[in-house]
Amino acid sequence: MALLEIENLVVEFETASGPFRAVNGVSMKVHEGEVLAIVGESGSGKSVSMLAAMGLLPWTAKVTADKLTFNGRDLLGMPANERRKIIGKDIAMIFQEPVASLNPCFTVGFQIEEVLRVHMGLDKAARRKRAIELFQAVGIPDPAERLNSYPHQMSGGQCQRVMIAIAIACNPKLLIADEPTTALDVTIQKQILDLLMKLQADHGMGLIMITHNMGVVAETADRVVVQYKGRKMEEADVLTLFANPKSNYTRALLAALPDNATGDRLPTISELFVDDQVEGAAR
Ligand SMILES: Nc1ncnc2c1ncn2[C@@H]1O[C@H](COP(=O)(O)OP(=O)(O)OP(=O)(O)O)[C@@H](O)[C@H]1O
Repeated sequence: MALLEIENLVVEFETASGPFRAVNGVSMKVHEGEVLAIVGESGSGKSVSMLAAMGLLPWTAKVTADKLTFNGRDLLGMPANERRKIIGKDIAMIFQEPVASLNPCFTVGFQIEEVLRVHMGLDKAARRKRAIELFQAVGIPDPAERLNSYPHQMSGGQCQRVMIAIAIACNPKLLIADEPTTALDVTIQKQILDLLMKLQADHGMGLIMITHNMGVVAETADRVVVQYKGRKMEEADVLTLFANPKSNYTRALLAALPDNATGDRLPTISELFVDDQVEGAAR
C-alpha cells in the first residue's frame, strides 16, 4: 500500500478577481522508503499540492480529490482532530525559510520539546534527553547548550538543522521537504541535502522533495513528478526522466541546466517550451 496516495487533486483559491485554480487534477503516490521529487518552476503548484495534502491551506482554498489517503486512511474525510494527530507526527514538513519557520519568541529547545510533549507525551527529563539526541543526530554542536538559543542567535543552516530535528522528532513515516536548501548558502546546501538523505535512509522514511532544481532531483530522487501551472506534465523514475524525457516541458527544464548549455547564453524555459502543450499533461 502507498504511504500517501493522491488522485485528481484540485485546489482553487477564492481571490478578488474570482477563483484561481493553483492545482489542476494532480495524482501521485509515495511509498515507504521512497524519495519522490516534485519539480517545476515557481508557481507550478508544488507547495500548494503538499499543503493541501497536509490540510495546512487557509480557508480561502477549496480542496477536492477523488482520493487523498495516508496509509490507507482518508485524510479529507477524517475529523480535524484526527488529522492533527497524523500531521506533525506521521507526516512532517520542513520549509524553505528555516528562520521564519521557527517561532522567534521561544528557544529552539522549547520548540522541539513542545513537539515531544504534544505528540509523544514524554515527561520533562525524557524530553530534554531526546531533544539532545535529536540535535546530535542532525549535527548541531554542543546540543545541550544550543537548546537554550533563540532562532535569531543561530545561522540559517543551523536553523534548518533545528527544523529537521523537529520534523524527525516523532519518527515520521513521511517527510515533505519544501525547497529545503533554496534559502541557504551553496556550501551549506550540500550539507543539508546529505543530512536529509542520510536520515531518510537510516529511518526508511518516505521523502517528498519539492524543488525547482534538477541538480537536487538528480542527487536525491528515486521517482520524479514534473509539474507546470498546476498540472502534472510527466512522471518517471529518475534515470528514465533524465535519459528519455517525454514531455516538452521536462526537456526544456533539462536543456536550461548550465551543464547542457551549448551557446554563449543559457536558454530560458519560455524560449524552449510553448505553453499550448500543457493540454497534453499527464494525469
Ligand atoms: N493563499 C493563496 N491565495 C491565492 N493564491 C495562492 C495562495 N497560495 C498560493 N497561491 C498561488 O498558487 C500558485 C501555486 O503556488 P505554489 O506556492 O504551490 O507554487 P510552487 O510551485 O511551490 O512555487 P514556489 O517554489 O515559488 O513556491 C501560485 O500562483 C501562487 O501565487
